[in-house]
Amino acid sequence: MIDIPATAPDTTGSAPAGSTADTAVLPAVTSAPAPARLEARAVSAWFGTHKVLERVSLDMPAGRVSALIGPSGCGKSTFLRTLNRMHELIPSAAMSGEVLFEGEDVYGAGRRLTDARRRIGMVFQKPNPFPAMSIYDNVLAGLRLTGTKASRREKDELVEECLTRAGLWKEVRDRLRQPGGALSGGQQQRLCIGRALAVRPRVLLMDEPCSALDPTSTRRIEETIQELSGQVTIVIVTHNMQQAARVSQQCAFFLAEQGTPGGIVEHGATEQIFGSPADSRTADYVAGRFG
Ligand SMILES: Nc1ncnc2c1ncn2[C@@H]1O[C@H](COP(=O)(O)OP(=O)(O)OP(=O)(O)O)[C@@H](O)[C@H]1O
Repeated sequence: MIDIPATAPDTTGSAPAGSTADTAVLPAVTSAPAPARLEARAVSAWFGTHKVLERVSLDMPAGRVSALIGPSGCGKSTFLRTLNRMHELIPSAAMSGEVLFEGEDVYGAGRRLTDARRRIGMVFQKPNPFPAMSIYDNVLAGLRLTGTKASRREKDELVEECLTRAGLWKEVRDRLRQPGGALSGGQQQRLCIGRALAVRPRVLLMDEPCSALDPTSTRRIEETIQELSGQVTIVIVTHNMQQAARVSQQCAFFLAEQGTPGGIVEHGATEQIFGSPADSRTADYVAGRFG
C-alpha cells in the first residue's frame, strides 16, 4: 500500500497544478461520458529490482464493477496504480505490458499521462478532501487542476450533479460553503467520489475505499458504488469478501506465493468465484481459511 500525503491529494489522478491541458474541454456543460472498457495485458511491475506483478491480464468490462481480492502484499494496489499510470510516479517503479482504454494503450507512444489520469479517476483508502476548502470548491478542485474553465452556473450544476451521483447532495446542499474537513469520514469519502466524478472519468479506481470507515458509512459507500455502476466502470480493491460479493459483478483473486511476484489465480463472475471457484486456493481464500 502506497501512502498519498493528505496535504497534497491527487484528487482524481488529474494533471498537476498549473497545467493548461484540456482547457477547451468544459465538463460542466457536457453530460457524463459513457463508461469505458479497460483491459490489462501481461502487466508486470517492479519496485527497483523487486518484481511484484507477473504478467497480469484482466478484462474490466465497461460499466461493470470489478473487484480485486487477495491477501496483503500480493500486488492488488500496484496493479490498480498501473491502470491510470500512478505507478510510474514512484521513482524506483517500472512496469511492462499494456493497459488498453477502449482498445488504446494508455502507455502507447504519444499518450499523455494527464489524459490517463483524467479519464481514469481514483479514490483512495483514506478520505483526502482538502480539509480547509469548502465542500463546493472541493468538488471543483479537479477542474482547477486540469485548467478547465466553467461559468458560475455550470459550476453550480456540476457540483449538484456530482454530489448527487456520489450520494451526498441531500446531506450537504445547505452547507456547501462549509469546509470539507468538517464532514464525517464517510461523508468525506463520498465528497472525494464527487470530486473524482467532476472531471468526467470513464473509469473509477477505488483502493480499499471503506477500510477507514465505520459499518454504516461503509454501507453508504457501497450503495453509492451500486448507483454508479452502469455510469462509470469501477475497479475496486477490497479485503472485505462480503463487500466484493455485494458490489461487484466480476472478481479477480490475486496471490503472491512464497516470494514470487503476484498474479491472478482466478477471475470470473462474482457468483462463480464465491459459489464455485475452480481453484482450491481461491476456495480457501474466499472461505476465510487464509489471508
Ligand atoms: N512504494 C513501494 N516501494 C517498494 N515496494 C513497494 C511499494 N509499494 C508496494 N511495494 C511492495 O509491492 C508488493 C505489492 O504491494 P501492494 O501494496 O501492491 O499489495 P496489496 O495486495 O495491495 O497489499 P495490501 O492489500 O496490503 O494493500 C509488496 O511486496 C509491497 O511491499
